[in-house]
Amino acid sequence: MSVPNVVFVLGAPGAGKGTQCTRLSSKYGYTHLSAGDLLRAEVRDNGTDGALIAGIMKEGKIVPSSITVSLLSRAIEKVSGEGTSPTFLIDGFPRTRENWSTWQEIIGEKVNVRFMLLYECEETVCIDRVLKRQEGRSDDTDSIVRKRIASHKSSTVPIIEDFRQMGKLRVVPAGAAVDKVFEDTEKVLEEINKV
Ligand SMILES: Nc1ncnc2c1ncn2[C@@H]1O[C@H](COP(=O)(O)OP(=O)(O)O)[C@@H](O)[C@H]1O
Ligand SMILES: O=c1ccn([C@@H]2O[C@H](COP(=O)(O)OP(=O)(O)O)[C@@H](O)[C@H]2O)c(=O)[nH]1
Repeated sequence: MSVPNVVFVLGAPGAGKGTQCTRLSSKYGYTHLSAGDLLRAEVRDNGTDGALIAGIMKEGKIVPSSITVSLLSRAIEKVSGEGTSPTFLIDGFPRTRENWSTWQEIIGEKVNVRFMLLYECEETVCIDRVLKRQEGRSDDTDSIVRKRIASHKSSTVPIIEDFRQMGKLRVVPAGAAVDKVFEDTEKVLEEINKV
């Protein structure tokens, strides 16, 4: 089987990553893996690092790369073994330069990272969306969302800029209605189906 394609999907909390990935996976059969969901599942299932992860998420900080990358690696291997679609949308990762270097060490050439898709959205819009989101997430509070936005700026923007420098960043404006953002995303993802 060919090496799976990977698209990293980034954007500030509330930019609409999960919403768009869900729609893309149902229309195109891509496999959506949310790093945040994998971490929350570890907490819920009382995994080895569950307590550590919960404490970090409560502070809006970033979980150590070794934990996140091994969860992603396991999820990719599991899905690949099922013979499912070889295109993965990895939502909410890499959030730091260190996340990316750990990914390269552990997963590296097993997959083909095509590009990073960035949902760009004004901070006030993102905060408003997170606070109205009804998913029962304990980190969707005013004070924690501000910490998450701060982590995004200090830790995630540098790795986004690295992808821009590598010519591997595709930007979609995310302030518009869901359908419009989806159409713009589809245009970007056409690239995946070529070559
Ligand atoms: N383009 C949009 N316009 C308005 N609301 C949106 C849009 N995209 C997502 N939302 C809503 O905003 C909230 C955050 O979206 P979500 O996809 O969970 O963001 P993220 O995964 O980036 O944190 C959700 O309640 C979602 O329904
Ligand atoms: O690669 C990742 C992805 C998520 N998180 C943690 O999980 C939280 C929620 O991330 P998610 O992508 O689910 O939600 P978002 O903040 O984008 O709404 C973040 O604030 C981080 O604490 C992390 O540490 N590493």
